[in-house]
Amino acid sequence: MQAVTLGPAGTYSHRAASAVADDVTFRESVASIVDAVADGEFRRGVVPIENSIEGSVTESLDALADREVSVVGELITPIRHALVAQGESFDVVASHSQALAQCRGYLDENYPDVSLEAVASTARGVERAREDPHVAGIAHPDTAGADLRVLAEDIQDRSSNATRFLVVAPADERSEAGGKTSLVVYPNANYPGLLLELLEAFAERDINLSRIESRPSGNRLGDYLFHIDFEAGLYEARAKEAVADVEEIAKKGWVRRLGSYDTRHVLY
Ligand SMILES: O=C(O)C(=O)C[C@]1(C(=O)O)C=C[C@@H](O)C=C1
Repeated sequence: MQAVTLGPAGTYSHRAASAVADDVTFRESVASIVDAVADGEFRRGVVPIENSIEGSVTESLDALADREVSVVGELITPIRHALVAQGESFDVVASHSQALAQCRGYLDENYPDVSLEAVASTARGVERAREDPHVAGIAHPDTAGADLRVLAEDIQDRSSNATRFLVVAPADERSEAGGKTSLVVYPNANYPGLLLELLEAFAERDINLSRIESRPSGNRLGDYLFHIDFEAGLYEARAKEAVADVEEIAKKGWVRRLGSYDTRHVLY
């Protein structure tokens, strides 16, 4: 199976994607990965969605709301960052904004004077370090190869650092089978108790919500859409009923069923 994910080679996304595909191709933004799947170029895409320290990857949430795709799997991987550079002296640390944020405490304490440069991915930051002796990267230690030094390992601010990735597929592969389901809900309405009604659709049926996240709709200030993940499959009657209630609440807007799927924990 072929999959597209965030590149260049060596990103955490690449490592996660290798668990579902033997042939991995790269793009430089998560929006372009979702686009490539929605446009039929690839049948699988792997995008980071949430990190245990830094929270949402909002670009991925927005891409899932914008394009017609399905979610067919979830991958959870531990993230253990290393600082890599040509030598011990550098003035810039380049990495993905999520990785820089996950190591904020370490950098403040050990390198208070360096400037931080957000680049498209951790592997892109390592490429910057390879090209320029004044630049260090933050990435998986294996990205250092023979020509860069690993100056420090496990520099993330919490040892339990983990990122959740979604496996994206064309809309026609949407499945009702799985222990978890993701929806995007745009109520296109704003009244007291709207959010409570949405939550009750699940609570009344004893369905556990694993996540609810609001994102601006982009239509007007204070107008939101909601990313909802819950612990039941769409094949279950209680899930079908809950989604029917949500569709009724959002009848002025829309509900996108991304599908049901299972979780896989990937170590590397
Ligand atoms: O830059 C990478 O290596 C990625 O795969 C992206 C990403 C992210 O967007 O969260 C993935 C896992 C880590 O949390 C850091 C960066």
